[in-house]
Amino acid sequence: MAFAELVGVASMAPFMALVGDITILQRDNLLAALYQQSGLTSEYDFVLLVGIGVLFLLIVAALISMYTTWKLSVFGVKVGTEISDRLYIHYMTRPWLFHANSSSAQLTKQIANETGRVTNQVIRPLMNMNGRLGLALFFVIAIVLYNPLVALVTVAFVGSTYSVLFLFFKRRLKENGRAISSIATERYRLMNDGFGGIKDVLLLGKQASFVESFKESSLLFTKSISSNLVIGQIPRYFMELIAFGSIIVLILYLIYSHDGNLGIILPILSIYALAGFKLLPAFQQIYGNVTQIRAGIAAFESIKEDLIASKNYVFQPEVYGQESHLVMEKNIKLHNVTFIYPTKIEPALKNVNIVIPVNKVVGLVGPSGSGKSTIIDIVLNLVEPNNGELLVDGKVICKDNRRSWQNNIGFVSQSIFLSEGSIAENIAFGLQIEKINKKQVEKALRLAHLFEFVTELPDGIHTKIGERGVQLSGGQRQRIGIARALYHNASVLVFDEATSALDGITEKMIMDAIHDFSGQKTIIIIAHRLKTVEKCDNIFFIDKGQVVDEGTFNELLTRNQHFNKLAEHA
Ligand SMILES: Nc1ncnc2c1ncn2[C@@H]1O[C@H](COP(=O)(O)OP(=O)(O)OP(=O)(O)O)[C@@H](O)[C@H]1O
Repeated sequence: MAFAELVGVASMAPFMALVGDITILQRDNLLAALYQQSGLTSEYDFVLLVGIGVLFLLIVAALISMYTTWKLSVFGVKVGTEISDRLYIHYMTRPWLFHANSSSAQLTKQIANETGRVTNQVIRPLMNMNGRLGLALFFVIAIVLYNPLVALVTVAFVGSTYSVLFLFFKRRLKENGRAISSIATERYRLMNDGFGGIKDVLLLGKQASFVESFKESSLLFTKSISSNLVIGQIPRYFMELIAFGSIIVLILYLIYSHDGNLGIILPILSIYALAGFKLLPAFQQIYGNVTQIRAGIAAFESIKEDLIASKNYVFQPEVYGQESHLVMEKNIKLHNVTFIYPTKIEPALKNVNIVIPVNKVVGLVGPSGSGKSTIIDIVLNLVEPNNGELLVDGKVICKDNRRSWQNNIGFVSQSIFLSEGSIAENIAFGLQIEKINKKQVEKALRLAHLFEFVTELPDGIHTKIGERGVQLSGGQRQRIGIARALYHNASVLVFDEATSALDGITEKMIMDAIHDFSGQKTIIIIAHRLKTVEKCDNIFFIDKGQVVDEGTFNELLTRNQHFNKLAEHA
């Protein structure tokens, strides 16, 4: 591109020389030789021909510039989207503990905001800057060859002016960049919290405080962004002024030194003017790009670690989409399991030993915070024990067989996540619409005692349920979660406080449905209401991260005082 533009500009010189003094065609030079060769009889026709030639070269140079700019832009955007793909894959494949300890607003910001900033403020300016540097270098070399003194003075003056400006604003640019990153985090948090907790916001009348915080962040945003824009743009006008001043000085100098001979002055002037016309914007763009990069580098820094971490990772959809099932024949065993959350000092589980025989119904009970959900996370292999192991039929569950073990499990948590899609999409969660088995959905709905409710809806299983299922009652949401666990025909069903949002009658119906599977599926139930686990084959009583007792409901009731107390208050 630089070369093409240089040729375009340089070709103006002979044309201007001809226009200034057509008699050069009578002398001994390259143009005269070309004129002789052309066979033209009129010198003016030759000027016209040279004019057309120059125009053609300029068009070619412009086309090459357009093509290069287009390719550079596409490349920049491609790199940007690849970065966002990589980050999305990186976050989506992180283990449960990573997500339990990070904020979704922050992750969304990293992908939606910072990647865009890195694309527009680092990658694209970087490529543009390289192109412009190449162009400037070509032009400077050309002018050095033409007149070293002019080249030296110009480069020294323009270069040092921009360098001084950059050094002066360097810190400010970086600080602004950092501020933009942290304000973006705050804005994503305000949007997430505001929209996510809208019911509480409305009820508590906290709109004003949210709006105020948002407006405050907007103000800071405007300040930082506009400050960077101004720093990037201001020198342009100053430099343009200098350039025009230089041209006027040059014209006067040339007129005096060549006695007003336009024939000599015009080509020199046109070369300098055109070179300046190309060089000055190039310098300005280089400066603008450097300031942009300086400000955008904060965005890059905030995603740098995640990008490095994802560097050599090749996403293999087949690993995650594996459909193999680890069929359990004997039991699930937690053997001497100790687990400490990375942010805690005290272990959440201490030397836990549990055996869950195949096709039995077991319950986990115990006070709040005793470690029941953590035990379930170990069984689901969402977290790995620090000590001890999870065994299925004596086989240790690890990275290699995790997928096929998890394929076997249907899990209903205390708070079901529902997406904005239809009932069918929520039951066959994560499946593309065309892959959803309608019969299976209906079967799951029947088992979860939702079938009648759904058939009465205008669009049946295709009815949309609103973001996070706001158009459903708490109990209906919970039953969608239960239907989801049943959809995949899992042989192990885990219910973590799954029926706590249901009324007594519905809970009984669902518990009866769950117990209908006894003898056919392995079922693990966590419940606060001890009635829920009354029919379990075995109950583990958990306290302070340890299994303190186990037995049937009646055994525990007669033998364990704490259990007895829990039962009394249930
Ligand atoms: N992601 C986490 N990071 C740090 N600590 C955690 C995390 N999740 C749970 N804990 C801690 O681990 C302990 C056990 O929590 P767990 O959720 O397993 O209890 P639980 O018996 O299921 O309680 P509940 O009946 O109230 O749901 C608690 O002290 C809790 O604060």
